[in-house]
Amino acid sequence: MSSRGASSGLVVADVSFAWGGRKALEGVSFAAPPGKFCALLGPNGAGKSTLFALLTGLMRPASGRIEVAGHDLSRAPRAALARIGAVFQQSTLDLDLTVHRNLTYFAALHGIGGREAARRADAALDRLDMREREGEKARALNGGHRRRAEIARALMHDPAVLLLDEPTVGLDAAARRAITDHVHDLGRDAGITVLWATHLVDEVRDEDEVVILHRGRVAAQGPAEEIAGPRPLTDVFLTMTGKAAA
Ligand SMILES: Nc1ncnc2c1ncn2[C@@H]1O[C@H](COP(=O)(O)OP(=O)(O)OP(=O)(O)O)[C@@H](O)[C@H]1O
Repeated sequence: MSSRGASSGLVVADVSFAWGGRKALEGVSFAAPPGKFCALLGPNGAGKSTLFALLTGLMRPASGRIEVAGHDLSRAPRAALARIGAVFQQSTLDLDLTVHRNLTYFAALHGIGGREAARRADAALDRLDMREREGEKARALNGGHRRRAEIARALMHDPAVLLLDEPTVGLDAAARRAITDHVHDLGRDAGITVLWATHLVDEVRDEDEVVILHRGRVAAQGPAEEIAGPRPLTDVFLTMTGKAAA
């Protein structure tokens, strides 16, 4: 993984940001090519959510550059944001609408309507193995299925980059595994770049790219198996982030 030269996927180059006077990100650089699952690993307060706020255009970096599918986020925000799908920590499904309607409503906000929206909803729900629940109200779904519906919704406008901020928080082990597997498949089968923020190291596979964020800086980046070396990735992560058991 290089921080230069990727003309598509996601590029974050020397990005810094402060909340008030307090630095939250300092010189963060990494790149994730198309189809790659990139795990953004960091303990609480590392800066993961701050980075997501910058990537989704909610805030602007104080310095540095963000590129989405070749579009510079500050110079061409509409083009860049049109290629981003995001799943935030807090669910934003409309609980009184059916799963299918949640998806087609979102599509309408992107100017996609009618049969095309229905076709995309069917395809997205198939991808997440959620088609049989399309007629249920979101309120009736369990936590894992709500998350899957949100991920399906985030695919409606055909994003090049999918951002997920701790998407398995609060889910049981089976639901966590199902969602982690589904999103890994999305990268591999659909060529989508995935940025998956977590502090749960067991969600990372050997072949994934990893960016370890600690106190707003990149502590390590590269293929998971290279970062881990002969040790379990958890040990390396805890050592780097100062949380190793005594
Ligand atoms: N809205 C905000 N206003 C002020 N400071 C903030 C705000 N959001 C985050 N911070 C600060 O920025 C730093 C990074 O926090 P951030 O929430 O980005 O980390 P995180 O890795 O997402 O942690 P968590 O896993 O707890 O969500 C912390 O010092 C935090 O207190």
